[in-house]
Amino acid sequence: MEPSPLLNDPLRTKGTAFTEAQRREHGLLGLLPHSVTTLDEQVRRSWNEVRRQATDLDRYVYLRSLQDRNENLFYSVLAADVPTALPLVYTPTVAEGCRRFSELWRRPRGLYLSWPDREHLREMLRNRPHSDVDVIVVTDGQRILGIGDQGVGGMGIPVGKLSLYTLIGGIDPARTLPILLDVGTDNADLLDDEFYLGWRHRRIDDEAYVAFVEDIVAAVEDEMPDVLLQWEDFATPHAAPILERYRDRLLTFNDDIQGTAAVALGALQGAAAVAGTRLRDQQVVMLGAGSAGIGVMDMVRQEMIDEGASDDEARAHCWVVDVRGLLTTDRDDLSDDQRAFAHDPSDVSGWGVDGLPGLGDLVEHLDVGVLLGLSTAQGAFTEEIIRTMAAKVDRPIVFPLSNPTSNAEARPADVDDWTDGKALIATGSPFPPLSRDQKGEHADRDIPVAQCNNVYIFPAVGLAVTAARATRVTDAMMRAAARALGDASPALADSHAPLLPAWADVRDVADGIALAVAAQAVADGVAPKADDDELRAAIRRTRWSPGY
Ligand SMILES: NC(=O)C1=CN([C@@H]2O[C@H](COP(=O)(O)OP(=O)(O)OC[C@H]3O[C@@H](n4cnc5c(N)ncnc54)[C@H](O)[C@@H]3O)[C@@H](O)[C@H]2O)C=CC1
Ligand SMILES: CC(=O)C(=O)O
Ligand SMILES: [Mg+2]
Repeated sequence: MEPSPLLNDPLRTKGTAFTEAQRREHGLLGLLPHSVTTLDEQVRRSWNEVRRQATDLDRYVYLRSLQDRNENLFYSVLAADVPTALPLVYTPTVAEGCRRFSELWRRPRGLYLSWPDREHLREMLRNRPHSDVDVIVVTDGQRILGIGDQGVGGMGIPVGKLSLYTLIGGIDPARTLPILLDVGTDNADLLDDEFYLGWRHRRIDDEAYVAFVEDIVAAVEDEMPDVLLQWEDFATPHAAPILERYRDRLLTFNDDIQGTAAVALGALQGAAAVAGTRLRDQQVVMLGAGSAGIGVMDMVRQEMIDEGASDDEARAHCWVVDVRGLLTTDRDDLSDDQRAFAHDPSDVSGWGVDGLPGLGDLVEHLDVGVLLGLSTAQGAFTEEIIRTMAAKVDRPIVFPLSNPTSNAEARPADVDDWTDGKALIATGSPFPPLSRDQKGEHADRDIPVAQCNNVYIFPAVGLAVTAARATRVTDAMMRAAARALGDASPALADSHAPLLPAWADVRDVADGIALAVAAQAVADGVAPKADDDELRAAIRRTRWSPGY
């Protein structure tokens, strides 16, 4: 006899929670231990197991296995303690999960579209586990968080992101599809690894790559014309060009460029309110000129213009530094996106710096109010840099946003210390709260550090476009997401509170963001007409919650 399909279907099983009547009805008698448990008991038993594991990587493996076994239980476990679960299924632990993907392989999930099988693309797409899909997250594994090329191991990211689409954005897990484009890897360690499960070959050249991506997009358009296609962790040379090629053709966005920009702007809104300044009056410095950094600066510049600055004034207040130094117009190694932020060398010629100014020169010669990091450069926000900044502005805004934790440009506790608690801080990965002396002058309690991560944005965008039946993701929709998140900043009401909402509230916040994004989609003419009440009702209907 076949094993019971119901018992082993992760989307329908209840495991030990099948009642006696259900066990009899579905032929499960004898297949389960005698006791019938509740979902709540299963959740407590699972958390007990999670805690019992020796390391966070073991906890990640346990939770991923639980997801493959019983999705209702998996999401109930995550929902029971979001702040503890998030770092286990997402940054930082997912980085280790990607690094050791082949070694840890258990069960298939999603689609692996490999270059050697390119003749069978349509067939592979039709083999997807569930035919009706609302959201795809796709990566080619070339720039996973800040840890570089992970080849097929990059699959950990679409899987992780989609579990947050479900947990936070309420997207039905049966309607999500992680995809890994396997176009080889340039990671020598992986190519030498006897257990490597991907296509053991160097990455294909750009011409072949562009054609392969085009074939995949065309096949997705035919097979799943209404799906939201999210591009994730593509290397900078591919990320923006892919977005530009497809953003007006299908329902799509790039999370690292647009999602990161929206969360950063949302957090900056809270920070600016506490600091009592407008963004347009600040000198904003970004360390990192990759797709994430440039995406954030694009939105920062637009915000300055919306605050009344001219385009020239906004550009004059934005400074971007990469591994070589300041972006300047006389450099010949910049893309058009980067060139938009390049300063004329005459802007800095009076500084007496030999070569390109670095971050230290900028904080010395400018009153930098906002310092953002999307550089992967651990510790690049040094004590000297932060102290120099803090000596010039009342409330320095410092966001070390690189992931995972080991790539952060600074540790919040250090920044807090170096600025005597004046800095307004947000990080990309989770950090412990800042401890406060009960008698301290700044606050009378520990302060959580806001995690400025695109996870505040993408689940809400997915919920919005699914509920509103949107056909495009416009820039205005991403701005609406940023504003709605900024409006939910606890710091607006309490200057000692974190800049972004608590994880316990994140699903309610996602509903609010989704409403703003859906309304903007209607206003932009990329979703059918509906008023706010209708959109609210659609969001409620769309939201999936775990349970039996
Ligand atoms: N918090 C969040 O939600 C997000 C964080 N990120 C993080 O942003 C980081 C960068 O992502 P991408 O832009 O795609 O990467 P990328 O590798 O394309 O860009 C990195 C940039 O930083 C510069 N850089 C590298 N080392 C440097 C150094 N020592 N000093 C100054 N500049 C340096 C490089 O020249 C390059 O311009 C990653 O760590 C990623 O995890 C990305 C998306 C979202
Ligand atoms: C958070 C994210 O998308 C990244 O670090 O790439
Ligand atoms: Mg990413």
